[in-house]
Formats: sequence, structure tokens, C-alpha cells
Amino acid sequence: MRVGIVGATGYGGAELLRILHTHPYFEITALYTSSQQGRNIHEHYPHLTGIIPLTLEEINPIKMAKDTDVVFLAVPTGVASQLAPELLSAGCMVIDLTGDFRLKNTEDYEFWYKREAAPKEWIQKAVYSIPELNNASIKGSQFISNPGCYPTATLLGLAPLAKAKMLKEGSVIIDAKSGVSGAGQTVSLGNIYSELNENFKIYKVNQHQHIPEIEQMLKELGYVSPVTFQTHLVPMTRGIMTTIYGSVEEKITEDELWKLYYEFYIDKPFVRVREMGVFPATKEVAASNYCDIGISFDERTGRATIVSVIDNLMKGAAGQAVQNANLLFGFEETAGLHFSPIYP
Ligand SMILES: NC(=O)C1=CN([C@@H]2O[C@H](COP(=O)(O)OP(=O)(O)OC[C@H]3O[C@@H](n4cnc5c(N)ncnc54)[C@H](OP(=O)(O)O)[C@@H]3O)[C@@H](O)[C@H]2O)C=CC1
Ligand SMILES: CC(=O)N[C@@H](CCC(=O)OP(=O)(O)O)C(=O)O
Repeated sequence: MRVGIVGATGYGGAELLRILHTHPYFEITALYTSSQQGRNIHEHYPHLTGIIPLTLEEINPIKMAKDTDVVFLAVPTGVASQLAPELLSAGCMVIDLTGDFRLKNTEDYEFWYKREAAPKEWIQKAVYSIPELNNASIKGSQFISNPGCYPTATLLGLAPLAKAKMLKEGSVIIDAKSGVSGAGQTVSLGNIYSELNENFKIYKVNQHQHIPEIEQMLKELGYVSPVTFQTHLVPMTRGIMTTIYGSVEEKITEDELWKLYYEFYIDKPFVRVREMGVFPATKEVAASNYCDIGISFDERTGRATIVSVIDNLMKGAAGQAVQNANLLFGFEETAGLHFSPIYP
């Protein structure tokens, strides 16, 4: 299958290149840019010298549809709302990594993202897919909306309890932390070394654009209340940890809670439920497509604490996008994604 990547010069794009250049069924045939036409990708990313000898091409949907079978959009949110429909109309399959097609309600998008939403008919066509939580098969669709990084970690952490309808409505609090590559390669004051180093910051308090995405999916799973969701920037390059608190409706033991999670994910190759009492760290999934989950239940308070970690660029973006592409084309879900985490 011929693959094109728009935004190959960004962090999500770089991760797609790392995964796809050794993928058994996909071949990267074209890279597209809005600002660097004619340059070789290694001029932007010297680490790719001798590995991916491709020149960056201009974005031309008609030509792109002729030259590729599927296009990954690793562009800023806001750019895909116009570009994806153009590519789809030209006959391309599209995997969109942006937030532009995740929210089914356009008013929610406009409220949280503070910009105009994509056309409704295309939003309806987009399949939002965290593969471990999909009810329907995505094979046969043309257009995938890849989930956000924080929602992936959060929803995988909450899904077993939400689906079992064991979460007390109104009780969920998500405390999330991310490494700085989550903000992409664009420079901003908050992301420079002297602002980040030896610092720990909360940001977008009660205003994060991933709140409606988390709530939309939680509703589908069976939990309908709003959630409290806060995000923090950690002075590290990769990784997300979400520490999730929720009250459990029924009287259960910690053993029973662990069994619920273990069985929910038993046939899911990328979710590793840790042994009871063992909690994952971000480094234990770095550069891999795993989501690792640790669980604890406090019988005193009736509250569960769930810790889930991912690599924001892998399971949080490019890894999950390739996992979705594998499913879209009927390949094995894990194809090209057998990366063990980099440690130490
Ligand atoms: N970083 C992360 O951990 C995650 C990112 N995402 C999402 O993935 C997408 C990509 O993120 P990320 O790689 O981090 O971002 P980056 O800022 O690192 O890269 C985005 C790339 O988009 C390209 N671009 C900029 N403006 C335009 C435009 N007008 N038209 C076409 N291309 C444009 C740029 O390349 P060029 O100048 O060559 O065109 C740039 O390299 C975003 O929507 C982000 O929200 C989702 C989950 C996690
Ligand atoms: C650390 C950091 O800044 N992370 C970004 C994640 C952005 C992202 O992935 O945005 P969409 O998925 O909504 O496009 C943030 O919190 O906004």
C-alpha cells in the first residue's frame, strides 16, 4: 500500500516515518509540506539521513490521490477540516491525527477549539477509533479520526469500569501529565528549556480541548456525567501519565477490580494490565505502542485509582494511527508495531 504523509516535518510525522519505513505492508511513497517544497526530509531531520530518501512535495489533493492509497494527516488541528474532505473527494483514504473530526457535535468543537468546525457531512463520515474500544469493525471505511493523546490514555484507563456501569456518576477526576513533545515542534514561550527545566506546570485548567472528546466516548461506554480533567506539563520529552479517580457503585474488592481490567484487556495486544499493586511509569512504554495500566481500590473511601501511561507520539498519535490503518486494510493489528519500549 502506498502511503503519503502530510506534516512529515512535525513530531507526529517523524514518528510515522519511524514506524512506516519498516512496515511490512505499507510503503512511504510521498511526503507533503506546506512550507518546505523541494527539500529532502533529511535536511529537516538529519537523523533520517540515508534512511528515507524522499523529497517534500507540495500539497495537491488530486495528485496525492493518484500517487497514494492512503494519506496520514499529521498537521495542526484546523488544517484537516478542509484538507481531509478534499482528499476524500479525490478518492484517497485518510487517517487524520488532528482534533478536527473527533467531536460529532460541531457546537462542542467550536466552543472548545475556538474555531469553525469541519462540514457536518464529513464529520459524520469519520470513524473515531481507539481500536481496543471499538464496537464496530473499521474495515471498509475510508476515513479514520485518530483520537487525541490524553483521551487515549484516559479512556483506556476508564473503559472497563465505565462499560460495567460501576462508576458512580459525577465522581470521575482525571489528573493528566504530558511530556513537551505533546505540544509538537512549534516553538512557544512555555516550551523553551528555561521555562520547562526543573519546572512543573498546570495548564488549560478546566478548558482543555480534550474534555469533550473524553466525555463523548465515556457516554458511549455508559458514563454520562461531566468529568474533571486537568493537564500538566512535565520536563520530559515523551510520555503521558493519567492518574484517574472514580467512586465505585458496588461493594467490590481490589481483587475483583483487577480481574475486571485483566479480563477486559486479555485479548488486546497493546494494553498491559500490571499485576496488582504494580504501577507503570512513562519510561516503561517509551517509543512503544503500549498503554500500561495499574489499578488500586481503596476500600475505606470506595474509590478506585487507575494509572495509565502511554507514549504520546506512539499510542497517543502515530502508533495508534498505524494500528487503525492496519485494521482499515485488514492487516494484523500489530503489523509494523512490534517496538519494545526504549529503556533506560
Ligand atoms: N504531538 C503529539 O503528541 C500529538 C499530536 N497530535 C496531533 O497531531 C497533529 C500533528 O502534531 P505534531 O506533529 O505534534 O505537530 P507539529 O507542530 O510538530 O507538526 C505539524 C506539521 O504540520 C505542518 N503544517 C503546518 N501548517 C500547515 C498547513 N497550513 N497545511 C499543511 N501542513 C501544515 C508543518 O509542516 P510543514 O511546515 O512542512 O508543512 C508541521 O511540521 C496535530 O493535529 C496534533 O494535535 C495528536 C496526538 C498527540
Ligand atoms: C503537552 C501539550 O501541549 N499537549 C497538547 C496536546 C495537543 C493535541 O494533541 O491536540 P489535539 O489532539 O487536540 O489536536 C495540549 O495539551 O494541547
